[in-house]
Amino acid sequence: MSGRNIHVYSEIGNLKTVVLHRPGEEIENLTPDYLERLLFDDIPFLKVAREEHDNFAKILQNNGVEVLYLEKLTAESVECKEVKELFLSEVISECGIEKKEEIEKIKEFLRALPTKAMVDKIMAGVRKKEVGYKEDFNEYPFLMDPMPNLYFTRDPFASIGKGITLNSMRTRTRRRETIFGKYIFKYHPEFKGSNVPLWYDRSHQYNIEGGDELVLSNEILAVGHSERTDKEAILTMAKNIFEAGESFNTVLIFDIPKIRAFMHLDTVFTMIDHDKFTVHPGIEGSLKVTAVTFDEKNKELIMNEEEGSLEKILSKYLKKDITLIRCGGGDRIISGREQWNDGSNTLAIAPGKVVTYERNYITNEILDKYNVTVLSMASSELSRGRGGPRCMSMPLYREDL
Ligand SMILES: NC(=O)NCCC[C@H](N)C(=O)O
Repeated sequence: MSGRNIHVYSEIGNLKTVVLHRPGEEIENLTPDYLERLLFDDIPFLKVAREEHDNFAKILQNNGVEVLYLEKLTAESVECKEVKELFLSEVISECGIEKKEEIEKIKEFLRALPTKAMVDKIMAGVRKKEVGYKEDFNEYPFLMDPMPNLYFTRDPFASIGKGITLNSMRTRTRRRETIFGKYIFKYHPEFKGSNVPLWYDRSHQYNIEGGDELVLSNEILAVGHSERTDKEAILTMAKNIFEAGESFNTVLIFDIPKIRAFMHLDTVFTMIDHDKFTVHPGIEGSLKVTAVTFDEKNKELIMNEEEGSLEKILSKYLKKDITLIRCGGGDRIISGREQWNDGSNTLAIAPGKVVTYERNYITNEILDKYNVTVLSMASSELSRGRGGPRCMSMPLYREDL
């Protein structure tokens, strides 16, 4: 097992390797009192969510994609005793436990578990009663909060070119998720020798999340300035990528409405073929796009506000005619409903071949009419977390176009 490289120079090139997280016990630790803070709208039925997720993995595998699991990669990364101690200290210190006695208790409890079970437990959350404290019904029950958003592997780290952004998440509830990525790329036997460059680090002040990061071609990136991603973070990331001499020469900043329904750019805009994109009509009217390029000589970023329609801007940068396919056909009710259930959040596994949620049947029929191959999956439970097939997958390797 040695030397895995990251290689992502498009959104649509044949997908070869992807990271998923199979929903775990963290989902069973959701209750109505904490839904909003934990960024869920309802409580998925874990058994069915897992069946849906296993079916997602099967669709990918049947189409030649190697599926790696975040939980397994993490366990393999922290197997050695010293790394495990570092990892434990970091996840515990970031979950807000202050009392020394509680820190020791939880550490002891986690340390006693086999490594994979320890990782699963950290993801699921630790109740006070599990480490020997009495739990009062009216008191907050967790010493370590569950991380129910982990099955959206797209967000905590994201591949761009040969590197990743290890993200600084907007919400406290998602911040610890990025520790898994940190340990995988630093210590996993298959990655540690590859010196994967970090275009952004989790410790940085400004926020950025993977759902906002799109690789439109080996020259053009699109990044959402959204509810979750700051402009300052995009500029830092852009500078790091340009300075590293990657093939990318332009970052298009999409300024989208800062609302929960459109939390990341990929909830309203995804690429499905060389010349086709899905878009939610709700962003088109107010969309502002700024192109960021790099002045090599002065080592400075240059910013230019783009004018004209989204089709025109994309055509200019991708050097071809572009077709935008409106989620729900642009009908106010249908687009609103299907976007909420991630109708615009397609995962391309090859040019013109996408995985989508079956429930967004109007958008799926429209995609079909545009000759897009649609592999649809059941999603009654998974969709309750407000993310679709793109959100649930983190590509590590795509073939070049
Ligand atoms: N890329 C994405 O849009 N990811 C979906 C994340 C959903 C999750 N409940 C969140 O609010 O962060």
